[in-house]
Amino acid sequence: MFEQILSDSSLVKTHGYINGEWVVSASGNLFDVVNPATGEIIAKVADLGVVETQKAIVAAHKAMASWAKRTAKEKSAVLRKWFDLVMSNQEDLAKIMTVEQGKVLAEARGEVAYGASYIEWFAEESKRIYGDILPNTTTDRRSVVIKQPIGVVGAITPWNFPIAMITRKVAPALAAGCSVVLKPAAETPLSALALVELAERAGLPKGMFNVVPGLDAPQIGERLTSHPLVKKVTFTGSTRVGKILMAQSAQTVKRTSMELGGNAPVLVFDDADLDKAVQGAFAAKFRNAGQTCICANRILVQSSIYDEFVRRFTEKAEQFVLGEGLSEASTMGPLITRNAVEGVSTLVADALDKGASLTTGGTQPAGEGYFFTPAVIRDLNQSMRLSKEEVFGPVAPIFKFETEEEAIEMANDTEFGLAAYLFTKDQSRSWRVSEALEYGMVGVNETAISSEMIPFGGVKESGQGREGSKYGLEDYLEMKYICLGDI
Ligand SMILES: NC(=O)C1=CN([C@@H]2O[C@H](COP(=O)(O)OP(=O)(O)OC[C@H]3O[C@@H](n4cnc5c(N)ncnc54)[C@H](OP(=O)(O)O)[C@@H]3O)[C@@H](O)[C@H]2O)C=CC1
Ligand SMILES: O=C(O)CCCC(=O)O
Repeated sequence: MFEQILSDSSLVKTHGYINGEWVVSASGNLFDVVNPATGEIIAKVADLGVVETQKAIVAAHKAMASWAKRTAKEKSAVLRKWFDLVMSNQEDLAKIMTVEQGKVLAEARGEVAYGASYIEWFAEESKRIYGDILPNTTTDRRSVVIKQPIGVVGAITPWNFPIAMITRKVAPALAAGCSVVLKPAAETPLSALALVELAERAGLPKGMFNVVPGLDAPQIGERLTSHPLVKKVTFTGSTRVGKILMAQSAQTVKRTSMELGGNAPVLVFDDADLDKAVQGAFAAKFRNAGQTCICANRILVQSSIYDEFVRRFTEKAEQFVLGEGLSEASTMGPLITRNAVEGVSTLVADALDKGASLTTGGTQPAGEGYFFTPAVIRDLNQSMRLSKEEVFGPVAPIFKFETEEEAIEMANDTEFGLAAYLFTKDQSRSWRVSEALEYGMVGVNETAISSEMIPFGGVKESGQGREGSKYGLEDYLEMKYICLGDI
């Protein structure tokens, strides 16, 4: 069993966690967690459902009252301790993540630190929840605004960042005073359960953070979105599911935060530093084997530098070493499922059928793991599915453009609007293009744009709300206006 590779095997939990207790499912059912690098079953986890979700919601609601009695400083200290524990268990958490998600260890270690940074940040921000005193229309009253926790939060998270997507929801929720019922992705429950184990060790009171692993996501989601005690639903995942959750949440007018699909363009102008542009586009494309919502999805390069850009990009892509993430030699792991590999292959085949050409990669190595060799595709056009759809895999489609106007039009020609990037040395162009791009986040000569200190989120069908930064707390707070009249 893989627990043997951990320093602390008690971090591997296979039960749900409700009201401070590790629980099995009422049905007794379990589901398999599979290592995508080998196809082996690494754990069997309790398959919780509606009954357990209901219990978790009630427990979460009850727990908020005792958390509310703690001072801001006390709450902050618990979060800080959780951060310290996550970091002191970084290596074990990274290994758990690698075996269930596939990303290489170096990336997994990076994600643990990145995920922990949200806990640290919101531990600090929890001491900075301010109200306001407003001017008045008459002299016999005072108008005061206070901020209160919105209530129980239902959180649903994806498999691509099994820790960071949880901490950037749960940490601000707890900092604001809210309790959480989390449904992690079925592919990656072990990271979520290890996180909650560490939260318990940090002294988080029972009921404040509940984890409901389960295969029946639609039923669990329906319960979270319809229950009157849940006041907010926060989700990261596909636009398709985000729309379902928003529609369901509308019935009880819940607040929602949605971090949905992306289709990030990288615009490379002929006045750019070419080395920097190749390096930046490359890093943005292949992070997490291309399974990131802000991954470069369409690389748009000005015609005069197109061939040279493709040449350099291809040369770099050929250097990847595919393999099991636990091996330090591997620089790219597998995709999450065999279906994901099929989906990516289909998109590549569609482009090749319509006249594009591969400069490298695009094959499925033999074996049990879900690997796909990093592919670079050139000479694409707008009729190909790669020009519209999110790839979510290691495929770099490189498009050609002639003018700035054309590049902006191509970049905005999508229903998505999460992240976009551009490379240019022209200062006025960098402003002009940044302002014209219909995206929630724009990186200029930089693609490593994420951190706990920035507002992460999108526009259009990429979602609503922002995670991280000083703005990230607001999503978990309600504003109350109190009019104090004369006694
Ligand atoms: N913005 C982002 O970060 C992400 C975007 N995506 C995009 O979505 C595509 C599909 O990925 P996938 O993992 O299937 O994403 P999904 O949106 O299907 O899954 C994300 C989370 O939602 C849950 N879920 C699925 N269906 C429902 C439902 N009806 N009600 C409530 N919860 C639900 C999943 O549970 P379960 O795992 O049990 O199915 C998982 O926890 C990717 O190829 C990519 O394009 C995917 C992941 C992250
Ligand atoms: O939603 C995702 O795909 C994860 C975002 C990664 C990041 O925070 O940079």
